[in-house]
Amino acid sequence: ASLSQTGTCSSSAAADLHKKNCFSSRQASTMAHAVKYLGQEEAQKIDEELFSEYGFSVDQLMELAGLSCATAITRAYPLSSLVKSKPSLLVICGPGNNGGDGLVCARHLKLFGYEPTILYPKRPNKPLFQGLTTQCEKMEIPFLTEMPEAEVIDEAYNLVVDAIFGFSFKGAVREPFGSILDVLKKTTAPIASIDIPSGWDVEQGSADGLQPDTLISLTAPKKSASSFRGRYHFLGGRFVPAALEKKYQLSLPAYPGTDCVLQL
Ligand SMILES: NC(=O)C1=CN([C@@H]2O[C@H](COP(=O)(O)OP(=O)(O)OC[C@H]3O[C@@H](n4cnc5c(N)ncnc54)[C@H](O)[C@@H]3O)[C@@H](O)[C@H]2O)[C@@H](O)CC1
Ligand SMILES: [K+]
Repeated sequence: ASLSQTGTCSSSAAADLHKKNCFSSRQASTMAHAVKYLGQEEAQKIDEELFSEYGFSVDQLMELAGLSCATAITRAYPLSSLVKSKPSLLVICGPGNNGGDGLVCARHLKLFGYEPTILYPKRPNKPLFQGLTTQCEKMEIPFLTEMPEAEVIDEAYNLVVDAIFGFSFKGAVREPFGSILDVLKKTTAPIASIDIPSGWDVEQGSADGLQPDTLISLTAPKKSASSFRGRYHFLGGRFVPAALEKKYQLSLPAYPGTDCVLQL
């Protein structure tokens, strides 16, 4: 939360003197734990180190990341709040690990009582992604063969989960994802983006790009998250060992209890 969102400080001439009294305890704790916003290279370095130095496997962290995303979605869009008669969601998965997070997220959302449908147009030829796809198919999650029109999405789905690109996205968007993002920019259904709003420069954001309602930052927010203007910003991916957090000075806020997600 930014100071302007929570502050209602007096505009009197003596405001400066009173400023510190206007800080709420939430602001104080936010300031004490100002979480670091990562650059692209730093995010990739942390990712590599989790695998090479700390011995994690990709599927382990992807499972935790995807579970965090599904949990965040249940917080922001509880089943009871959905406007359509069916709890339908469209999950759009990209060609890398962000897309893998989307597959895991869809599977957990199904277990949580939602009805996800997946669009997965570019599937890597690797056992990890083939396995995640099979799991979803066996759980009777339908896969679309093409991107629906914006009006169809608005009519059919309560929410779009954007798992197209994460922190390795670079340069101009290549097809078929350029057309998919163009359709998403025309939809009015809320969008929940995993890690980065797809198509945004990882550090600079994008003034005319997607404007998601929810952002779920994984491990730590990336620099572009400071341009996020949606309603809900969550942190997920509760798997960072203390020594790694210290090395990169991440200043992660404390997750409450056993929660795997935290609203920033
Ligand atoms: N350490 C972490 O923080 C973890 C990260 N995970 C996820 O992994 C993501 C990063 O995954 P990856 O490094 O695989 O990368 P991404 O999933 O961000 O994207 C890489 C893919 O997108 C393609 N691509 C890049 N730029 C493109 C463009 N301009 N047009 C079209 N295609 C383009 C690449 O060819 C590649 O196939 C994170 O954002 C997060 O969602 C989690 O799965 C696990 C833990
Ligand atoms: K994304």
